[in-house]
Amino acid sequence: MTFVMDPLLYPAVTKHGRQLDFHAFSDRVAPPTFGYPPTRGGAYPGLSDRIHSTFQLLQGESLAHLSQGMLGNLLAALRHHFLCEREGAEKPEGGRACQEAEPEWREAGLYSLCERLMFGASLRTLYGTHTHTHSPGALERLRGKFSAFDAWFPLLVGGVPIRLLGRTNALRGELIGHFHPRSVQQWDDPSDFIRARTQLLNEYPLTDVEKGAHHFAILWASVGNTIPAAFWVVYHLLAYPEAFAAVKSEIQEVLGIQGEGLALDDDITITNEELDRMIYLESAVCESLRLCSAAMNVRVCQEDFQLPLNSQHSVRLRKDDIIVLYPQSMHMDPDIYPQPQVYRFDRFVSGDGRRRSDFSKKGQRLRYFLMPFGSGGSKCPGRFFARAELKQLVCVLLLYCRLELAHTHAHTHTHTPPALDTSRAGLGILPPKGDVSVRYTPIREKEKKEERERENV
Ligand code: HEM
Repeated sequence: MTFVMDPLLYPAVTKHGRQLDFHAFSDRVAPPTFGYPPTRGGAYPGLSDRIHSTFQLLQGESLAHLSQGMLGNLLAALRHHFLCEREGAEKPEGGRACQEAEPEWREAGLYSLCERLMFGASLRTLYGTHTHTHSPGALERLRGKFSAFDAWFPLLVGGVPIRLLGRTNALRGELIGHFHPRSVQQWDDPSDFIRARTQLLNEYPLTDVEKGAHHFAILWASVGNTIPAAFWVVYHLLAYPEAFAAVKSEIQEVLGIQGEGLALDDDITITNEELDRMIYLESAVCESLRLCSAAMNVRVCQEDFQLPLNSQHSVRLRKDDIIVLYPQSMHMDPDIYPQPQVYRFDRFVSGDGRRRSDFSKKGQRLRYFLMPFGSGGSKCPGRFFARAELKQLVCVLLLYCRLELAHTHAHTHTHTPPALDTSRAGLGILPPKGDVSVRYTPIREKEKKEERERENV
């Protein structure tokens, strides 16, 4: 493997997507990881390209529909969490109305809160709803299996045979089973993206298990990175009060919301245009992604050729050479980002209050300066949706909840950040090594309760 370390040379690699191919690599790694046959080669003519063309349905016009669904599902998940779920209490299944529990301050791990909200909301938004298979209890069990599988993911991607990884094979089988075509066809209102993929898979001689495995791979792609990213975005806002205040006031200003926030039964709409106008929120998301992303961009050389690096230099590559970009080293480069270890929520805002994109190295402006979503041919097709989801989660949490870190240092009100779990380096967003406790309560319900208490005195 050859790592290209100078970010000024990244464009030379991404420009040569034909010779330096990403899918030659991903088609070697993804199929044994998720359990479907390789999509390239003679067995399934055109499948790989046609899968690629479905990625358009995560962008453009389809994105507005996806985002609208995601916001509704996030809000539903938050309401359900406050009104129906108590630690240790029995979770009601779909179809039965849940008992309204008196909202109160709760303490929980921020990672598990983000996971709970994002997993269910993403699954429902992409795949649709079903009273039985997507009931809260069923989702909870699915989420448990997903995180158990995900814990083994680095070894699986690293090529360790699945039969050597304990219960992973059985877990994967159960997860794939959730997406059996018989189940999938019962789900209401799936996204255009999943509908198109289902139709496409039906055109090829794949077994039901293989079709389920393709769907399961998309579930992993859609939440495997988004959940840890959500944790870091929210964690940083809570750990830096100045960032929290600036982002919250921007959200309220753009959405025209007065006072401390909204009541749980208030509805809300947030368009993608409104999210785009939240420059400080965008910057805070970028800054968290800068600090926690560690994806490798891998390319396999398809033929012997001379790769031009700049006007003076080129390098000779051989067929099957592997070239890697590792943007984390760029994200942590002090020449590009002064004091790179420090979280600065407004790093990506320019002096005149617009998005900042003029980052340089050695005095030369960089074409690529932030690459959590990959590059060129391997750029994440879900990146617009992912950014929208992260911003929506922040909007929902900040507008509907009072939320604070549970254990801050008494005198300084500061918090020691959790370490990054580097066992996943190279694979995407690094989760924290341990969870962080937060306290939270609905904003308006609490006010009402306080009002009642005052009236009773
Ligand atoms: C913060 C969240 C996310 C991050 C950081 C992220 C990052 C990435 C990266 C780095 C890749 C390239 C993988 C590689 O080079 O090996 C990728 C691929 C992919 N992502 Fe994402 N992603 C995120 C969210 C999503 C979401 C929400 C979806 C879909 C709903 C999605 C769908 C995909 C798909 C389908 C691919 C494979 C593309 C291909 O085969 O060409 N991602 N993602």
